[in-house]
Amino acid sequence: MRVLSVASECAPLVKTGGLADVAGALPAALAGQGVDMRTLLPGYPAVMAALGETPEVARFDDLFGGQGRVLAGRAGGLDLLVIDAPHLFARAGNPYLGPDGRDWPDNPERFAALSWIGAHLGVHGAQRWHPQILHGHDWQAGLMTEYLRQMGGGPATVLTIHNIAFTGTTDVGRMHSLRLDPNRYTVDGYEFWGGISALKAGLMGADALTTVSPTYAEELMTPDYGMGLDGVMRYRRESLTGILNGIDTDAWNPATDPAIHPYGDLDGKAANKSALRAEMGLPDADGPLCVIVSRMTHQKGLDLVLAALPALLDHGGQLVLLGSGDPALEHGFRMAGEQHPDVAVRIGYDESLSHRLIAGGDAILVPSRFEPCGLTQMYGLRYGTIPVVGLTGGLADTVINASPAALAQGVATGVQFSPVTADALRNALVRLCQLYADRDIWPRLVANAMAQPVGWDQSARAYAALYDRLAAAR
Ligand SMILES: Nc1ncnc2c1ncn2[C@@H]1O[C@H](COP(=O)(O)OP(=O)(O)O[C@H]2O[C@H](CO)[C@@H](O)[C@H](O)[C@H]2O)[C@@H](O)[C@H]1O
Repeated sequence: MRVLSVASECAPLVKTGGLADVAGALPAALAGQGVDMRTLLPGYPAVMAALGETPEVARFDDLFGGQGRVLAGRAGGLDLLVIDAPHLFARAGNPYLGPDGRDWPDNPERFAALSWIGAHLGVHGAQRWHPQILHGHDWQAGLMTEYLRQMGGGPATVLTIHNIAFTGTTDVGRMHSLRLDPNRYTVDGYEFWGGISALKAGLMGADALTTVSPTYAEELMTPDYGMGLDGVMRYRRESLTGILNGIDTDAWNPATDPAIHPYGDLDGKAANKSALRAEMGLPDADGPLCVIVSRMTHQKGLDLVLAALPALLDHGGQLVLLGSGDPALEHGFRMAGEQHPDVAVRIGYDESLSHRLIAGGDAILVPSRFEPCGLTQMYGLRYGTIPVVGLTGGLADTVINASPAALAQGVATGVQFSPVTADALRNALVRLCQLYADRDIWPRLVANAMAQPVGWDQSARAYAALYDRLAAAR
């Protein structure tokens, strides 16, 4: 089965969040299922540098305002098709944001080009490689189905929603520059509340839709989570499946992780915990050492942590945060770090440090207001770092709450709270401290967490089955 994955970011080459992890993990995860997956990526500077000299497989005189070509090669362990189009992608830093921290004004065209080339490769192939499935990710690949339609049709299409909050919406006046068919500016096309939405186009046009957890698939059909697209999701419910993300269990393996003191059980965490405390300048404490690794946005509920922090500290707990994003949240956490000796804050993005946090922490806090899947709670499980999570999306699907029943059955792996409010988080943190203090329960929680499967096996089978079904229906 040949599949072209079309993504705006892909680990290890370019990453701003979980989308990159998943786009980067799918090819290897699916190889075991007989899927030959190649990934189409924009040629950002980091991608071009990693790719080096490779053959050109297609050339375009006018790719949304300049010349462009597609290169084929391998980098970062991935089979890539890369769009070399300097007028669109030769920009340093974050793939989506300019130096002022705002979206590049031509983002609609930049990712229209990604989608257009995805469609083109679907129709014409590359170097005699013809994909049977085009698998796009998020709004950046949303217009692919519109372009395929203009090209007279092509392979079957899948669109995965990693986060419906990003709708790729722009002004209707861009119809021409985006090369969209005006006749498709309709409710069953790309029209969205009087504008253009690339995501809406893909949600209406793709043969199959997936999202990254079963619970989020249900949530997407409700006004609270659908971000104005819940009606579309209800309309397409027959075509929508929730397939849980896995994590890269090689990169996130506490027994072999080069960034930490490797370990295989609770006792082995101790060296990592004291190293983390030393690195962060934290004193010893009686309560749990909590960690957070997160983009700092409203989604992630970190304002709730600031509100609930006193309850954690009162019970002898500590907090280390690594993250960046919203300046007000960054400021709030910096202040907390300055005020409390038991709080340490590192603003920034640091892969290696994220491993040290997750290995050294007793618990990882993921108080998201919504969370399509979430990866860090799964890193936590694998590292015996107990997740404290809001009861939503993939957090509901991956963590087993330490309820009396689950404890009695010996299956609990973490703490869930609902609703996702500061009060409920406060209660959850107090519960965490009580569990942590129980010498009988805590080791069992950690052992359960570490034993829970968080890899790709099951989900890879689900994707492969979906591809087979779609290809067979052609
Ligand atoms: N400061 C920092 N330093 C180092 N690493 C950092 C970091 N901040 C974040 N990360 C890393 O970035 C990734 C974040 O992934 P998540 O799935 O938790 O959320 P995200 O909202 O980005 O992804 C979206 O897409 C994914 C993939 O489908 C869904 O799981 C998720 O729910 C959805 O919101 C993790 O690998 C995390 O370790």
